[in-house]
Order: sequence, then structure tokens, then C-alpha cells
Amino acid sequence: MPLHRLQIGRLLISRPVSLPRPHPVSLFQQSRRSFYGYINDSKMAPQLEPFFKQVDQLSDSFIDRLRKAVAIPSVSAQDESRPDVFRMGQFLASELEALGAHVEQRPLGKQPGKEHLELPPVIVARYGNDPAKRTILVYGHYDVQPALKEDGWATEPFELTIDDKGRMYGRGSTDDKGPVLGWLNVIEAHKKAGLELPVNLLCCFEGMEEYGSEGLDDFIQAEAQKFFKDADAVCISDNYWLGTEKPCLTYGLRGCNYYSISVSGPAQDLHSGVFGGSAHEPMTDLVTVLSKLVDSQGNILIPGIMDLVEPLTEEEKSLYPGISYSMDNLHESLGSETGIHATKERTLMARWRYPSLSIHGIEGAFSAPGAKTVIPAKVIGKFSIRTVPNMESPDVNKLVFDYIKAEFAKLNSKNTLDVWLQHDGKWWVASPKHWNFSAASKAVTQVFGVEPDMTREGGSIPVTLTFEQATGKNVLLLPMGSSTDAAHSINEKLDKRNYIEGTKLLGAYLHYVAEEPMNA
Ligand SMILES: C[C@H](N)C(=O)N[C@@H](Cc1c[nH]cn1)C(=O)O
Ligand SMILES: [Zn+2]
Ligand SMILES: [Zn+2]
Repeated sequence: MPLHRLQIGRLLISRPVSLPRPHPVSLFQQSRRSFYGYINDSKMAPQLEPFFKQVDQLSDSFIDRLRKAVAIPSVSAQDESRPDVFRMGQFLASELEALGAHVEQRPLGKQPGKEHLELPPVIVARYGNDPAKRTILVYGHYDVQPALKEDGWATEPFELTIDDKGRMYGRGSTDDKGPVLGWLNVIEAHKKAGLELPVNLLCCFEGMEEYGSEGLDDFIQAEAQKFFKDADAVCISDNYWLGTEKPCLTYGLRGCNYYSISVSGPAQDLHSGVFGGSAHEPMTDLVTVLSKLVDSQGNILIPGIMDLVEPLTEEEKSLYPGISYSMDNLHESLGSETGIHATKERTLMARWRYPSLSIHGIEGAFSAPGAKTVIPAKVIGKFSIRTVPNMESPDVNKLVFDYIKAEFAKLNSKNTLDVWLQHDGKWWVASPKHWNFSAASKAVTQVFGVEPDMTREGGSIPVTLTFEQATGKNVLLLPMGSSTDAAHSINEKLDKRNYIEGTKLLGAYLHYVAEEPMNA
């Protein structure tokens, strides 16, 4: 049996678990095509067929709901967009209320370090309050990454644009407005089909995830035994399939430590013809320091970082060959053949179980088209480290700060360097041996006619571990989007098929949750 990491509080132990048993191939063979996917005739829970039909009938209005959501540029990282983040929270609250949910908008106070800004509210909702039913807590986020047409988008980023292949382009379509609206669609389809939701649903939708989930940890801890006290399990739909055809269930995430390095010197920007060669240039110092962080093969150059990484065991190694993933999948989602590693196994390990360091940008640098001959007076470099078991944030920070200061000292520059942590989010690895995962696995098989892969994810959802620890319940990641969705990038999209069949998947999951034996 494979060994899996089980996280209990902050303790990690390894123990043998068996992954969910494969479903018989015959289920797949008995499937017939529905509008976008499969209807599995053989083992369908009786309420699923009318629910699926209703989802197909409502698909245009579900797409309209996504269009309205994408049109609100709820960018959490831009101060000037904060009113739009609030507007998006209000949109969600109104939609949920119209569906008959009990909704509360919970304030989180001022943004730490930016006290002139109010944090957007957490939208919590309850739909159903039947003590005889299980209660599922779902989490998602209604903020998005920044997007400008001039970044290279082929369409307006905040206008949902659908092409002839059913690809729905727009910022937040896959990350995470589509999946969040999927839960609302599930409620609506049940209501319109005259079906009862098979579980009670609790929602927790936040507006600061793309900025490190400011304020949410404390909120979850405070509400674990209040608003969230009835939760039997947690489900998060906010990551992606490994390819474009096969869904997955996810039991691990990397963490993220996000840093800034500022270098300053001159009192103001300078003319490079007048001062070039006679003044220490902040940009030169910054790019030199940045160049010492990671090499072009992805190796982190900060001494000691790799020593914190849990060694690869033979048991873990044996999991990778069985995952449905190929170098072609990588190249398709990269849109190029620029992967570092030669094999799928090493590529997946680089994404799931090894740390990485990415350099994101430089604030204050000249970045417009043209040829401005300026020497910037102050520049701030941004980079992040994706963390993995057993990297603890304080240990990582110490290694990063000491190394950067030492490298800067070697430059003999009279400029001033400062380095700080902007935010950190913890990695998470759990056991998929739980009824929450079994229910999701059955739902995938029902809707898509294929068993899901069990995956980890390279991205971060900082509050996943907090939900697990605060509620003491199992957390499942159930992605809706595919590997080609380009989350965080230009031309982010969600395929209609993933949105509509994904809505069926979320609903089917709730039905199978209701059927799972209590002690499974
Ligand atoms: C996986 C999720 N959809 C996501 O995009 N998470 C962000 C979270 C984050 C961490 N620091 C800032 N944002 C990510 O992985 O980048
Ligand atoms: Zn994101
Ligand atoms: Zn997200």
C-alpha cells in the first residue's frame, strides 16, 4: 500500500492508506453522451437525472451569471479596485439571497499595513438546516488577479467572450468565479427541478485570496465552532485538472512565501547620461541580487532551502508513473515546449513536492514601450517561494533574509537594501482516504465516465490547512477548470463544458456525500 502523508495539526506522520478503489470499466462503457459529457445510466442516484437535465436547461442563464461576475473587476491586489471587490461580494450575497440562502456579510476590518483600506467582507451563507442531513462547507474566492488588455489579452479581460469552441475567456472565469458560481448553480437547478438539496450547505467566500487571504485565518478559527460548527466536511473548488480530459481530486498544495526587496539610493530618478557611471544604480544592484536566487534550471540557489525538504521515499516515487499526465499535457498548457524536465514524473514532482522560486516583477522600473533613459531611484523586486513539506515559514525567511543581505554586501554598493516577507501561506497534504473523497470520486465517474486521478497541486490556497485544523474535518479539493485555463495569465478562460459539467459534478458530489456511510 502506498504511504501517504497525514497532517494532524502541524504534525506530519506517514501511514499506509489505500486510494479509492477503481470503478469498473463497465460503468464507463455504459455511459451515453449528455449535452457536454456523460450520463451514466447504471448507478445513477434517482435525483441526479432530473438535476442534470435542469443544469443543461439552465446552462445559458448560468453563463449569464458568470458574465455578470466577470464584468466586476474585483482585483484584490490593486488599492483602486477595492470598491469593485466589495461590489463583487455584494453581487454574490444578492444572488445567494435570491436563491433563498441565509446570507451574512462579515467585515474583516482594516487591511494590515494599508489601514486606509477596508478588507472586503467574507460572504457566509447557509442553505438548508436539516439535522438529519450532512453539512458540507464550501469555500471559494471572489477576488481575481490583475488584468489589463495591454498585457496581451486577445479580448477585454473583464468581458466574458465565448469563442466557437466554447472557451469562455475572462479574468476570474476559472479562478475562481466559475467554480464559486457552480455552487449557486447547483442550488438553483435543484430549486427549479423541485428537488431538495441532499445536504445542508455552508458557504465561505472571501475577497482577498489572491493577496494571501488577509484576515481569513482568524475569521475561520473564530467561526469554526459558530457559523461553521455543523460542517461534516469541507470542499474547495479552486484548482485545475492536470490535463483537459481527466478530472482529478486533490489532496495536497504547496505553500507560498511572497517577498519584496527594495533598493534605493538617489533622492530622485536620474538622467543616465549625466549620472550613469558616477552613481550606484539601484536597478543594477537589484537585478544582481535577483540573479543569485534561482538558476535557469529552476534550482534555488539559497543555501539551506533544499535541506528543509522532506526526502522522496520509494513509496511516494511509485505513485507518479500511474498519474494520467504526459509531457504533451505540459506543452499544451505551457503553449510551448519550454519545460525544464525530461519526464512527466520529474515534472510532476517539481510541481507538487519540491519548492520553486519565481521572480515576478520590479516596481519602479521603466516598463513601458519606448526608450526612456532614466536611472530609477528606488526599485522593489518581487519574488515568491512555493514551499513544501517540511519547510516552515520562519526557517525559510531566515535563510532568505541572511542570504540576500550577504549577497548585497558583496556588491560594495552605497545604496540601501531592505527585504521583507509580504505574506505567507502554508502548504497542506492530507489523506484522501475519507468518505468526502469517495463521494467526489463517484461523482466524477458519474458525470465524466472516468475515474479521477489523485493529485497534489503546485499552487497555494492559504486557508486550506486552517479549515482542516479549525474544523477538524476532512478537506477535499474538487477542481472544475482544466490545465489549459491559464489562471493568473493573459487569456484566462473556462470551457463551457467544464463549467456546465462541473456544476453537475458539484451537485452529484453532494448527492454521493449524502449516501456515504457515516464511518466510511
Ligand atoms: C490555486 C489558487 N487558485 C490560487 O491561484 N492561489 C494563489 C494564492 C496566492 C498565494 N499568494 C498569493 N496568492 C496562488 O497559488 O498564487
Ligand atoms: Zn489565483
Ligand atoms: Zn484561486
